[in-house]
Amino acid sequence: MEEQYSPLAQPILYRILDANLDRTREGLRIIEEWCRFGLGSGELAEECKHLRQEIARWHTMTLRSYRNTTDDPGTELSHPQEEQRSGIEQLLQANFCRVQEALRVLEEYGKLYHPEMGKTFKQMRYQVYTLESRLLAHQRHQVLQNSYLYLVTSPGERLFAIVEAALQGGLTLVQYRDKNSTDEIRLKTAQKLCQLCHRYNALFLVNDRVDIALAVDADGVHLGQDDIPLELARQVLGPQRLIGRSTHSPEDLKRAIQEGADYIGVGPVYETPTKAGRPAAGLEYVRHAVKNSPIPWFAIGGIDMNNFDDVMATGCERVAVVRSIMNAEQPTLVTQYFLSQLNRVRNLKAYKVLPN
Ligand SMILES: Cc1ncc(COP(=O)(O)OP(=O)(O)O)c(N)n1
Ligand SMILES: Cc1ncsc1CCOP(=O)(O)O
Ligand SMILES: [Mg+2]
Repeated sequence: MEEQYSPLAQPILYRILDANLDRTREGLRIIEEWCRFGLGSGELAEECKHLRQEIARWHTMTLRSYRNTTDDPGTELSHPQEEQRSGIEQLLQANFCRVQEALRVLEEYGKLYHPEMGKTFKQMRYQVYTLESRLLAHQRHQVLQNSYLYLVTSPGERLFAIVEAALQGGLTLVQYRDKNSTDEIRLKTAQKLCQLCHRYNALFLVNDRVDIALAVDADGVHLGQDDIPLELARQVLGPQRLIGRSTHSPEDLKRAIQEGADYIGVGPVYETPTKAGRPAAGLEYVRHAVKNSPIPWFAIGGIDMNNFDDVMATGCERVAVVRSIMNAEQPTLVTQYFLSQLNRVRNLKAYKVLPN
């Protein structure tokens, strides 16, 4: 970077700029490693690298020469939260926050240093906001792609304990479904469930209610054929959140895909008291989904350990259940059982023991 400094330049300013250039570069490097090794996304990793290189251009020898770590009281300061991270999500969030704050400092103090610096770092801050949304969306899609078991909850005193037990069994996808409570209770419950799922790095979606999904910062929403149009939900939720759609027929399936659903519910496979009055779509419709859905889909409705093999024999790879887990005496074990069976079927297909 050519050194065209303002007369206001001084050691304090240089030290502030140096410290915050360092902070952004370090934070971006941490994010980049996750994009590269965690998500396997060359595109996102490349974007972090590009930003780092752009920042490095401003990090001149002159600025670095003003560094004085020994006299910096800030090196001693640390927040207890910095010592501990509950998971990758929190780690990423903390580093995005750090990068965005540092970029804001560079934007403001940069104006005293070089006429271009304020503008450049303002733009960069917006680029980092976009990167954060894209990374989050990528991450959500990846967890969805790797989720083969979907727990749809039913209300009850043991709701949180059961969901936690299932998460401990390896569950990665949860939907909060509650058709009868007040909105006050729904909101509080959704908030707690969302936090719980995120603590286990699992996705949390809300049934029917886009407003509640947004209010609790859920990963998405599940919509039935009688719920609001998918296009409207997408407008409200944006491209980063997931939208699932229930389908009961080949026509529903085709439409849901065209409308941009991220995943599909296929059923009810069997009649079920959980969705009383809705006739079974049957295994024939599941077979149709096997051949025609390019996006992830979950067979749902009356699936339990007894009929599980029949459902899997269609070629289905993902199932959603309510009672099988919510009414189980040992939800962790049932979750582990389903997951291991789903895994087994996929492995048999991968090794061509079963047809794809
Ligand atoms: C994964 C999944 N599939 C289907 C449904 C059913 O949704 P809908 O038809 O809107 O019925 P309600 O659940 O709202 O009663 C679902 N919730 N999840
Ligand atoms: C919500 C829903 N949508 C189609 S079937 C169903 C309920 C499935 O519940 P269960 O797994 O208890 O049969
Ligand atoms: Mg619904």
